[in-house]
Amino acid sequence: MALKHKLILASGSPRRVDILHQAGIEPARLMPMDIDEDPKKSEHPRSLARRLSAEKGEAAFAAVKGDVAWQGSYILAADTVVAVGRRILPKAEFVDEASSALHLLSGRSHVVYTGICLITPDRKLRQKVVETKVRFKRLSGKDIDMYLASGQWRGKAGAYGIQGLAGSFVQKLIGSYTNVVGLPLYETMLLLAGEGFDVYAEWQEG
Ligand SMILES: Cc1cn([C@H]2C[C@H](O)[C@@H](COP(=O)(O)OP(=O)(O)OP(=O)(O)O)O2)c(=O)[nH]c1=O
Repeated sequence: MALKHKLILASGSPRRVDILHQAGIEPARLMPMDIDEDPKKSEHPRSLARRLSAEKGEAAFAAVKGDVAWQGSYILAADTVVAVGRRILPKAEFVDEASSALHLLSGRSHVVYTGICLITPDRKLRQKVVETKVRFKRLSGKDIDMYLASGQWRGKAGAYGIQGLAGSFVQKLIGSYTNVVGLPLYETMLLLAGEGFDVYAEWQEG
């Protein structure tokens, strides 16, 4: 039987773990990386997603590289950014931030960028940024108030989670749904498989 590859997920996001589980992948270790996520002056949202996913991956690599138990592992990291044009919406922590983000998203299209970074056992760094276009319906005052009261915006890029109540705000989506939730599944599997990770290790019945 082929040796099962170990995957370190450099993330604390339960959504990313769920998406990997969906494809039969169980990370051997979760390593949330606390990095500075502030955009640089006039940084494009796509560049920000790319840069931050690499920084998370590299920070996890630096933390495990001396540890023999984790040699030969793959490291995966991701970062999701929501933008209206070039304007990057914050990962909402406060209700007033969430309220302004929702007012901005109302009745408009925005783009969700997720950067993924894979570091291979032979220390190659591979990256991809995936874009999804999302259009929200016009949100009423009640939609916004009720959504703010739900608390589901907390800690999420753009102050919403498509996988929860805010799924009902989405009029149209072009591209990958899992990309919006935080990890584009098709592209992640492609990247892993392309670098020799056995993505089918858990697909057998029983
Ligand atoms: C737009 C959107 C974002 N999100 C989440 C995904 C990410 O967890 C979060 C964006 O912040 P990220 O900085 O990408 O991720 P994180 O801080 O939650 O986790 P980590 O850095 O440890 O990997 O927003 C949703 O869950 N649903 C959505 O519809």
